[in-house]
Amino acid sequence: MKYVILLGDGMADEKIAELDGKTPLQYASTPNMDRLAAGGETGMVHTVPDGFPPGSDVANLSVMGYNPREYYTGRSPLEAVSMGVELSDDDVAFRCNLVTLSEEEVYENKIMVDYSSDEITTSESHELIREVANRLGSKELRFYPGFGFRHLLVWKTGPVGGKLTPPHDISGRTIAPYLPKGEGSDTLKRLMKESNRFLPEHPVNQKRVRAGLRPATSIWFWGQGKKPSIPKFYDKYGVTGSVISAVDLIKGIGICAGFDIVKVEGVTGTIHTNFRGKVQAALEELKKGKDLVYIHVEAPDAASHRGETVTKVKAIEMVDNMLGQLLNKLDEFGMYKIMLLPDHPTPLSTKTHSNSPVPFVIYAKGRKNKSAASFDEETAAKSGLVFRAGHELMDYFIRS
Ligand SMILES: O=C(O)[C@@H](CO)OP(=O)(O)O
Repeated sequence: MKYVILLGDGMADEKIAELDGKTPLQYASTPNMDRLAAGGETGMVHTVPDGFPPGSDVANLSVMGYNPREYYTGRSPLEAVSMGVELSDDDVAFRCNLVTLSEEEVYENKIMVDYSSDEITTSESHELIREVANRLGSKELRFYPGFGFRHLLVWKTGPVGGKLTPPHDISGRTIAPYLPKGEGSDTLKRLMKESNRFLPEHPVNQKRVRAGLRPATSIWFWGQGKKPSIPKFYDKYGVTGSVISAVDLIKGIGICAGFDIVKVEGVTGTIHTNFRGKVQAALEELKKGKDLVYIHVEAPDAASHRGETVTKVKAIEMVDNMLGQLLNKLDEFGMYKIMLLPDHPTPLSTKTHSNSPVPFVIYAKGRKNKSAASFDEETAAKSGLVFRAGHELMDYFIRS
């Protein structure tokens, strides 16, 4: 038996007037998703337990079959695993975004213009993080370059308890109420403010401005936590697997779970990613003998955070196209099951995640199911099948 999970990050949404009162999933042309629903089983899954932040970290842990209540220690330490940064027991990892802030004199009065610095490229951001590390780093505070706008600070004996805010939650807002609070906040604020003194002048940023792109004018910390430890997926399910994703978070969860991580050229975490390359890599992994592939696509979420409705619809259609390519080839492997779902909703109306349940569809070759006419939030909710503990969906997918 082969297992395929195709996850469109942030794909679920709400009905919006701009799309004739439909959700992006309902509005987009998704013949392959609908074909899957017609032959498969749809339902709803709560991927974010009560009291947890509705992040991709929590939600993807659930989808992979791990209860966040037992295994969640924060987002950044999972990314550190993927980046190859070994954390010791007293290290605390912080996500360090490169963000664009507005130009007001006083730091606190600035606005969060763009949590991604206009989707800054990895090569540009590495130069900037090197500069940050040279000027602000120390033996206790180590900076590591990551992917795109996503980087890492490791603070020796740092605090885990501070209140930090994801920058994609505050697009267009004045930053003052969202600056670090509580444990360690003085140090974190000092680093953020100091970065804003030299980053805007950096040649990389000046070049971006000349090209009409937003500069990365400050660092921004959030997502802190300590070294994670989760049981191996194989020990739970007796299934080997590979993860295909652009982002370190998903790759980090995969590594912790004992999956292989497949590098695909040209993946960006945006609508410009190499969708076809991801499908080809997944099929290769199955051919090489892997039982399961977990394909994560960031593009719908990125479009939602940017409030770009047309791009979100296009991203969903690209996921549908990936699904079509997979379905055309999977018969070659004999028996298979495929599950399609988002990790969490990222409504365009708020430009950030919500903790509402998400629709899923499971198609098992050769199995007859009560079929649904389409794959979307409304139709899946009507099916009556609901997983309240999100991590139990994986048990159902593998074992039923
Ligand atoms: O990596 C991140 O910073 C965020 C936003 O892009 O990702 P996600 O919304 O998937 O948590």
